[in-house]
Amino acid sequence: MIPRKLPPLPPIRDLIRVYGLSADQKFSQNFILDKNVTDTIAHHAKISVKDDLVVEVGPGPGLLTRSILDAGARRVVVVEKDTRFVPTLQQLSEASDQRLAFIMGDMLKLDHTEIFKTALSIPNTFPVVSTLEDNMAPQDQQDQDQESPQQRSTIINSEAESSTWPAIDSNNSTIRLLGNLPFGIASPLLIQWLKMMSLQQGIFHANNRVTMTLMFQKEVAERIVAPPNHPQRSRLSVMAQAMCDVKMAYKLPAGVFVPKPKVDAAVVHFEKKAQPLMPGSLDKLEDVARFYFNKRRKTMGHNTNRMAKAAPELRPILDEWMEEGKWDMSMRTQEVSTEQFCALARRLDREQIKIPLT
Ligand SMILES: C[S@@+](CC[C@H](N)C(=O)[O-])C[C@H]1O[C@@H](n2cnc3c(N)ncnc32)[C@H](O)[C@@H]1O
Repeated sequence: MIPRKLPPLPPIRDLIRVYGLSADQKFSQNFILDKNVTDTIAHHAKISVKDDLVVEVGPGPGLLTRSILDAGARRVVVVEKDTRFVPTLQQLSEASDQRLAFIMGDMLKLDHTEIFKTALSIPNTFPVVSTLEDNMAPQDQQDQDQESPQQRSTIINSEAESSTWPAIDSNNSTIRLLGNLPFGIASPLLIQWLKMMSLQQGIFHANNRVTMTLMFQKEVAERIVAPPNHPQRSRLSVMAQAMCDVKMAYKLPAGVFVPKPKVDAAVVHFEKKAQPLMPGSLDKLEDVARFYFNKRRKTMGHNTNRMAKAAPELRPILDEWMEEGKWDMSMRTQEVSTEQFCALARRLDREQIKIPLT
């Protein structure tokens, strides 16, 4: 059984007409209409036939969705807010050999059980798919190394029996989360997901191995991946790196989007840490990082004294912290490691005392 070829994407001028992708900005979104670009994003997301579930947020006209399907994903759930995309998503779903189901809704408010329910509606009938890498002799593998991510997509193993695809396990699955979202909601959604990770909620439940491959405005992406001592080091770097291993995967100039935005973009790849540095709740780390990064050029000694002045009930703990030499108090905020911030946040979390805002 060979899956039907996905229907071709309508010509760009039709998309512009159908979806109002015009200079008048009826759509305030920026879409990617170049399949090489979306294939490269899917490649960075490490989509594999072995994944239990791929979730794409904000598929829009669905080009990245096509790349996800072309990369061999067998169970894809997409979440889209704008009902104008229902016809394209319907068309893609029908052509996907029942690998794709979609939810119309707002990801910021969506209950993740909806995602699992929808994933379960994807039947276990798709044949075993093997990646070229799985099937190749070493010589072929060498040749294949020269190929593009697109050429490296999947082939169908015609001799394969019906798949032994397991029912999705909300507690022990490999889940890939992808999204090219409006820049305005990409960061709030990331923070929501990092907090859900620390609480092991929704798709981030317990033993799930979750990766996220997400588009941001380039400057935000640089903040997320900034290591200690980097000029872009920020609260977002500390929160993201407490929960995930992060990597700048792919920088995209504004010109690849339609309509062209004023800023460049970049894709960040996140891998949820097996042992997160802030299990339980990320709230205290967020407050601590916010307070210290408010005066990022000041030393840790200066900022720690400032915190003790603003919240005198914290003074004994902070004095003890400084005396025990847990930090070099002459370091500036942006030099402090994620582990060091998490250690203080975990200590302050025990006391249930509110961290001042500034
Ligand atoms: C920047 S467009 C990108 C579309 C497509 N992924 C691409 O790369 O061309 C963002 C998409 O996210 C959708 N979207 C925006 N906010 C959303 C939300 N809160 N939940 C789900 N989808 C959302 C928009 O309707 C739009 O289709």
